[in-house]
Amino acid sequence: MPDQDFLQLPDLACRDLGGSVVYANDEFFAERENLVAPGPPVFDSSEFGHKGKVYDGWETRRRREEGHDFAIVRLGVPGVVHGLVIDTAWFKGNYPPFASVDGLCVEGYPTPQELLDAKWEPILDRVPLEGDTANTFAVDDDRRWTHLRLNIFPDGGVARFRVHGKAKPDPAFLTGTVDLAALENGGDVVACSDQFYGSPRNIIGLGRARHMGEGWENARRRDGGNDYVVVELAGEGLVEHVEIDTSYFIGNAPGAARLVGIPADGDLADESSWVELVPRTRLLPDCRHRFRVDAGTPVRHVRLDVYPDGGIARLRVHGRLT
Ligand SMILES: NC(=O)NC(NC(N)=O)C(=O)[O-]
Repeated sequence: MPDQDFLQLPDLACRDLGGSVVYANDEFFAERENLVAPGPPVFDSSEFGHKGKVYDGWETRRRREEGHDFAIVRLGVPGVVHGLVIDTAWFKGNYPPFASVDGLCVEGYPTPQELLDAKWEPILDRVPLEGDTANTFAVDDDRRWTHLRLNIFPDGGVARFRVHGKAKPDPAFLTGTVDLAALENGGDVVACSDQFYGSPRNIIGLGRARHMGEGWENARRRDGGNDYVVVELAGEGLVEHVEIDTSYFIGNAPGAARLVGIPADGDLADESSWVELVPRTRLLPDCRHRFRVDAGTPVRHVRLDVYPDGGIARLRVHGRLT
């Protein structure tokens, strides 16, 4: 994955996905939980508490002995890490000059003490950090992790720790009918005609969109063609029902949509291998459209075409893994 492209991938550590900072050796100035808070860090220059300046981040005290500080994050969903952001926003005279990151893959629900005793593996070797900066690091590694340890040298403050990657949940829990497209289940967007206003990954994100900005929105199309998005499913599966949600797209919903599936041995570019799941159907603005599907053929990818363009809030592809 080239340089900064990993920033498009979901943040597996984010609180929205269930990520948690389960331990920090010190959090004197600012609490560790802020590391995985959604949204950008905020700063109020006038806000002081009894112990010092209030920061929206994790901040340790000034070290007076050897050693370094660290925090342990449990990912919301286990996954493969493609890039890290160690964001020192607002930490200007008190950011850590260096950091490194280790990973761990464990079954079950280890306690902080069990995590402290575990055998961690390096993911990111010690690197220099800039203050008041979203420090980005691409990671080329295909191992699956459940926990990450952020080490800072020797001490200081980090506003956010973002862990961008691909979700790899335990397939033992993907039983019965599940959303095969959902990012949290391991689905991912692999192609899209246009993402001018909003990322197509939004449509397979968590929960409902809360406004138009949380959906996929392309630009107005002027060339007679149509927009589309291709989703790699969590695995090969039989699709049972589909939701195409245009919530909050009121003046800019697509006029119609079509959903096809592509079998594991099919060709994303060869229409003759596609399986019709939802034929071209008129869509309404601001509406959750649900469709029963009885295709009979397992598929590995789905392709959603919208005509001619327009926004989609969510795409849910409910089915059973084969
Ligand atoms: N002005 C500060 O931020 N000072 C200290 N930090 C806090 N949070 O007060 C420090 O020593 O890093």
